[in-house]
Amino acid sequence: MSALSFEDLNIWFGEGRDRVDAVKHATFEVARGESFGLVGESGSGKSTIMRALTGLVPHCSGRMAVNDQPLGRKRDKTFYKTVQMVFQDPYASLHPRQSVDQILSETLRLHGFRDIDPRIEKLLDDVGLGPAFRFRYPHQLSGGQRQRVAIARALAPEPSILLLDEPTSALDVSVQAEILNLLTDLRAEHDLTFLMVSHDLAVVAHMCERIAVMQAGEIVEVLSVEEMRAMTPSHPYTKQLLEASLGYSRSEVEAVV
Ligand SMILES: Nc1ncnc2c1ncn2[C@@H]1O[C@H](COP(=O)(O)OP(=O)(O)OP(=O)(O)O)[C@@H](O)[C@H]1O
Repeated sequence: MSALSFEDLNIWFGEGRDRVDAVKHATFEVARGESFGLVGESGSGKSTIMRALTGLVPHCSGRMAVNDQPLGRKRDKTFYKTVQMVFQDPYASLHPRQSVDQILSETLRLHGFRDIDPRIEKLLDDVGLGPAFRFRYPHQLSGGQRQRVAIARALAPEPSILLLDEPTSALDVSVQAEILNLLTDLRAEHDLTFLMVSHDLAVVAHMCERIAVMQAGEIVEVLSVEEMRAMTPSHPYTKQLLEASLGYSRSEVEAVV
């Protein structure tokens, strides 16, 4: 059974001469419980695939399914109960005038929960924030703490799938590993499936079991993290990407991965 499946997905923006084919014939599946990464250079179409899944692109063709249920054009509440997103910039994704308590309680109420108080306490605990953080506002939090709140909000509906769009790239290097480790722990504790976009191969290798490499809107290769570590990709672009990101030396690759 697959958590996510994409079959011959095509996504484009604009019409006629202005048309940009952002994603072409993308086909891949993410198994339940798997962590799957999308990597590739800037503009290769990674984020567009995620946006298409959440129904946020104007034109697309092909088929997408969540837990083997085909997706139509509209995303309903059931979709957001199953699939949640964590964005790159936690400051932009949290409302500046809402306290952590308001951010979490609003999401919990929206999804029909009534036992708001214990759920907020549990969510804060899950993301490693104590009860003292509950009444703080985003500007009173560090970047890493803000991303923890964004992760707590994503977990609030008890989803089974998290979409992670460059979840640590806006953070200080010193807290990136903390957040990645937190996400890894949460995946195990909550039986989550991850679809993660990153331009950083070291991050994806740390977090994912399989990786799709994108170039100019196409998936050129799907490989396992072991194949990536062994530097045995079959597509020349993947090899180029690996060498550019991690250097030529095998020991250097092992050190980073
Ligand atoms: N709203 C839009 N209107 C027109 N073109 C768009 C729009 N959104 C994305 N594109 C184009 O689609 C292509 C894919 O963009 P996308 O953001 O998916 O790339 P990406 O691989 O996620 O890049 P990055 O790592 O820089 O975020 C790019 O050529 C981009 O310019």
